[in-house]
Amino acid sequence: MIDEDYPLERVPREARYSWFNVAVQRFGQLSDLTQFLLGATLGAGLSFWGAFWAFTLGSVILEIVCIFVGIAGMREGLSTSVLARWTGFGRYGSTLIGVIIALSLFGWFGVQTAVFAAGLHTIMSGIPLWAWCLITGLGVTALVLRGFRAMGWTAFVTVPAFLGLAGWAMWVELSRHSLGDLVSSTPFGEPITIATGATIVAGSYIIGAVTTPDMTRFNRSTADVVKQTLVGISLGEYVLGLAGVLLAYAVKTSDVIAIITASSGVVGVVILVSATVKINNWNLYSSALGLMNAVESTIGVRLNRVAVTVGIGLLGSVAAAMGILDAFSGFLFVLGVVTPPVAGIMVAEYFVVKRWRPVLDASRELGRLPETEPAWVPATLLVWAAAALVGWLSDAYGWIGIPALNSLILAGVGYIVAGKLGLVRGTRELPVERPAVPV
Ligand SMILES: Nc1ccnc(=O)[nH]1
Repeated sequence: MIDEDYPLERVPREARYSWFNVAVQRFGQLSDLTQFLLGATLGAGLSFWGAFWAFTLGSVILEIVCIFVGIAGMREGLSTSVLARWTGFGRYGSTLIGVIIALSLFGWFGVQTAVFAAGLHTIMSGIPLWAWCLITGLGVTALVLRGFRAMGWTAFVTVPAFLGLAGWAMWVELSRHSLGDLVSSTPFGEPITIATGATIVAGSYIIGAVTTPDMTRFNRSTADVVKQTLVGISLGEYVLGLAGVLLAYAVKTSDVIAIITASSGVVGVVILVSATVKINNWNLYSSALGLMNAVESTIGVRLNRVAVTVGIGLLGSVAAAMGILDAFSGFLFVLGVVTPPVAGIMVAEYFVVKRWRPVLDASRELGRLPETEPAWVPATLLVWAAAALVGWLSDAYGWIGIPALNSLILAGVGYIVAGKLGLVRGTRELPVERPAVPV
């Protein structure tokens, strides 16, 4: 009933799944209520076609990241933070990545739990909000304990339920308006540029893109990763996002979640459950993988995935119940700035510089991890910091281009240049220790 799911080792070939299973889970991550909100935000600031181009640009950025990082994850069968050890970051760089992933997705888990609970509280107000937070948070936690297979089944049920019912709720609202009028609407809020819109689109899912290997380590081939990404992300961004734009024009407010969840009774409950569970399970799953790598890479203790999941799930549910997650949003912004360069560096190392590819290739043949790993890679940390700084400045000062993309490309190019100059070197090689018995 409980799958440990190879959190710190390679996923063997025989434990992998069809591309469609992964694609449905991927689409499930993108088809949630906050995606409508994203559409509404773009609708408030852009025309329909402006929003269309912002979604297109943002999706292209995300898909490129997901495909390249995802192929590395599929080939090596490793989660993002474990893979990072041999894709430019070394043991302790991967600790940082594990911590960043664990914290960001802990934050998202709490936020989604709060959205979930608030919706259910509106429909069934007899139970207090804090209690709904605990019920929904711990419910999702119980699912995540059971691992990838169970999450796949969940997506197969919740994705069609969500599309059908949320689609219907939307249709009811949109059919009161003429589609032509909606498409030719002007933005009703503060206007934004397409580049800003694309940044919002890419930024809102960049942590999902960087953690792609957590998911694609269960894919079987490069073609599967590509198909899964194109189908899952394109549908998720366009269908849900553009629907959110139209809805926002229809009601001239950004509060589109209220419209979808205004369906009361059983329909409202099914919409909420099906919207949230399939994304929030992944928030918790990847958060746990990140934390396990962070702990193992620093103190050599291999935690049990179930224990870590329960710990984070409980803490996140309590944080949601206490309503303290607003304090987290500034922090999530900082994490959003440091995340894109990670993708640039991983891709540059794995596909271009290839400093650690030989050890990955040799150990992959044996189905094991490499014997050694670099401790720190100073050049990577410098490139990472510089790229994150440029990303942050280009956002703050409205420099040319798309901030997330600027920092991603700069990190990739910077790493390649450092590699060509022979600067990509670990401080020392450490033996990879694998405590055999989970604690
Ligand atoms: N946009 C999001 C990224 C990651 N997790 C979420 O729940 N939502």
